[in-house]
Amino acid sequence: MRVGVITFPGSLDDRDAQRAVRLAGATPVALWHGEHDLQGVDAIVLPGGFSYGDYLRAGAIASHAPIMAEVIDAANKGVPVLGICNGFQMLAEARLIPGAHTRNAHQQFIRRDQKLRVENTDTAWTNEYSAGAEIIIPLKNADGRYIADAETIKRVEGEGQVVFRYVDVNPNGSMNDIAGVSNERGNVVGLMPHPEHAVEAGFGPDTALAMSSGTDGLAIFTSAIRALAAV
Ligand SMILES: NC(=O)CC[C@H](N)C(=O)O
Repeated sequence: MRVGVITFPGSLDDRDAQRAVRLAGATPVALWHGEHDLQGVDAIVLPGGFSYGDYLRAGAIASHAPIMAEVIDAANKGVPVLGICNGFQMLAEARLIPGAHTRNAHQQFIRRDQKLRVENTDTAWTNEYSAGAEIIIPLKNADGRYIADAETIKRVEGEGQVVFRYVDVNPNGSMNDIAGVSNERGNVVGLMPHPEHAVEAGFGPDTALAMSSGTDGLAIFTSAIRALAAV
């Protein structure tokens, strides 16, 4: 199983995403934003960071990078695509998932170990969680506030496209505490917190806070492997 991780100018977390893929049992493939080549990968990760310095809007310029034409095509064919933080912003800008992101309501950059509830386990990236599972993974961003018009919020809620929801604390003013959403088909998922930073005991969230060993993010990556094995 080969999972591509795309590096954009300003990507920060591409190496961590590759590492998470490896720890989950798949082979990471480094892909480059400026090429039109997905190298035949089975799944794609758009990593976190500050692509193009977050100019215009976070993720806006990256959503027009050459390789995004192939990503959009693959997503529409059912290939699993995960967007983490800046990658989530790119997915929204590319219209692969509904909604948009704005500056955090408190106008500050925030970093915290964030509790989330897994609201939908019927996606390519969440099938290894148990329904309603609560997990803790790191959050770190400035433009994390998820917004959408009332009709879109109603639709994503009604169709089960809210995949992750913030628990206890809404860290950025996201509507309906939404932390992650999917497309209708469930192969494309974006989330604001960083599962790739919670895949190895001792290197993730503060384990005194976490209910697990700090590896709550690993199941995102093993879920994609399972989804692909089932095809
Ligand atoms: N950690 C990240 O990916 C940061 C995302 C984005 N650049 C923001 O600050 O909102």
